[in-house]
Amino acid sequence: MTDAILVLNGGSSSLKFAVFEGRDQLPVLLRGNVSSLGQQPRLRVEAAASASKIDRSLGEARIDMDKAFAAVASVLADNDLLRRIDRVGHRIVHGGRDFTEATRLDERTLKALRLLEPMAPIHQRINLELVALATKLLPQALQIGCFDTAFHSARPELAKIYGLPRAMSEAGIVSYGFHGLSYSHIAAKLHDRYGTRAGGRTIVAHLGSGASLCAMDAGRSIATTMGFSTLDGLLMSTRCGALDPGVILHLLQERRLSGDELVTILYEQSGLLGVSGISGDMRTLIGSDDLAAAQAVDLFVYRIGREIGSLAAAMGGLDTLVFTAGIGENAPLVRERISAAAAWLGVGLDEERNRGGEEVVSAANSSVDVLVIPADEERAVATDMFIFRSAAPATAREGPR
Ligand SMILES: Nc1ncnc2c1ncn2[C@@H]1O[C@H](COP(=O)(O)OP(=O)(O)O)[C@@H](O)[C@H]1O
Ligand SMILES: CC(=O)OP(=O)(O)O
Ligand SMILES: [Mg+2]
Repeated sequence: MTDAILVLNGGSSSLKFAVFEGRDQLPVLLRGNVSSLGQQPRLRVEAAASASKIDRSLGEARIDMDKAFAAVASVLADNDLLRRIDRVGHRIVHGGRDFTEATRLDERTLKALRLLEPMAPIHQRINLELVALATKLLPQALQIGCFDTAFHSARPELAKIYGLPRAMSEAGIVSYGFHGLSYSHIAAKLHDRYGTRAGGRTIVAHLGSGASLCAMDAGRSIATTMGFSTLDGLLMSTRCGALDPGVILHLLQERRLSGDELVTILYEQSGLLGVSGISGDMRTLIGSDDLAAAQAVDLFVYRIGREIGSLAAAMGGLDTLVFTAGIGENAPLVRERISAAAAWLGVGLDEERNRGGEEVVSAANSSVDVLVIPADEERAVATDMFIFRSAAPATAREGPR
């Protein structure tokens, strides 16, 4: 019987995976992740068809994506799922201008997607490597890509273009936005809860290793903090977030840094890690009494507070605030501090609910509903995969020059 869908979600610090039974409600057969790839990686299986859950260390040293994938492959084999899988869905971080819906991954599509690697250097190559690994493991299965950028593709033009010469916008140097699969899952959940209003004027805070905010009106993206690349907007685990472009000019012209050195600094050595000098992991920083660790957390919260103001302005107000992803779901202290920064917009948190793991964490007198909804990019991929383009779009263009 081939009736199962495997979804692979390679992030900047993890490989998440899920197997769904390929029918109506997409019941989960198995779900898990390999986390903290950069240090002390762990394999976890949360819900398995076989009885046993897994939570074990994969050693002390960093591992690459092929090792993480091998761990996933053995979990699939142990649960006798390899023969059942007939489709593999991939979260692909960058779809550029042309990949705005789920698309079958073949040689031509993969070639077009490879050209986008420079705009998502710590994701796209890994996402495409996972396509190759999955094709080798499951040669009988269709490989389908779903794109983080797609959810934002219908944003108003003004939310996309930069104040650069027009020819550059026309060449594709525009804001794309990311974490769209996470946002589309949240939009579906808000639709279940509120109907077509979907929470009205909503800000979703996807706070994981990569972090961004999305302003959604009735479930549609209208603005987001990430832009052309996955660097823009919020402070992240190891990425700098919004930066005066003059700083880049200075580093290039005065310090004579190369392009590769800049990539390493901006994507891998900045953010919480760079500011604290200790770690990019929010858990470690919250548990530390070091002043630089405290300042990194302060800057993370401060930046989010400012961006919430900006996105609320873009919508003319705020009805709903949603927290999701690793930090958003698991760090009540961070939710508390961000909510305090947004108190002027009518956000009021119920401390007990916030600490108690509830879905609704706003106080009874809060004029903004505050929710915590677990991220499920895997389900968004599985849902998107049912209608897919069978080949690369005819218009598939090179990445921006
Ligand atoms: N209990 C916790 N408290 C604070 N932060 C946490 C907690 N659990 C996880 N995190 C944060 O979540 C991050 C991972 O989030 P996740 O959404 O899984 O990221 P990614 O998809 O980019 O790998 C970790 O880097 C860690 O900082
Ligand atoms: C786009 C992005 O930053 O993804 P992640 O948070 O999974 O690293
Ligand atoms: Mg992620």
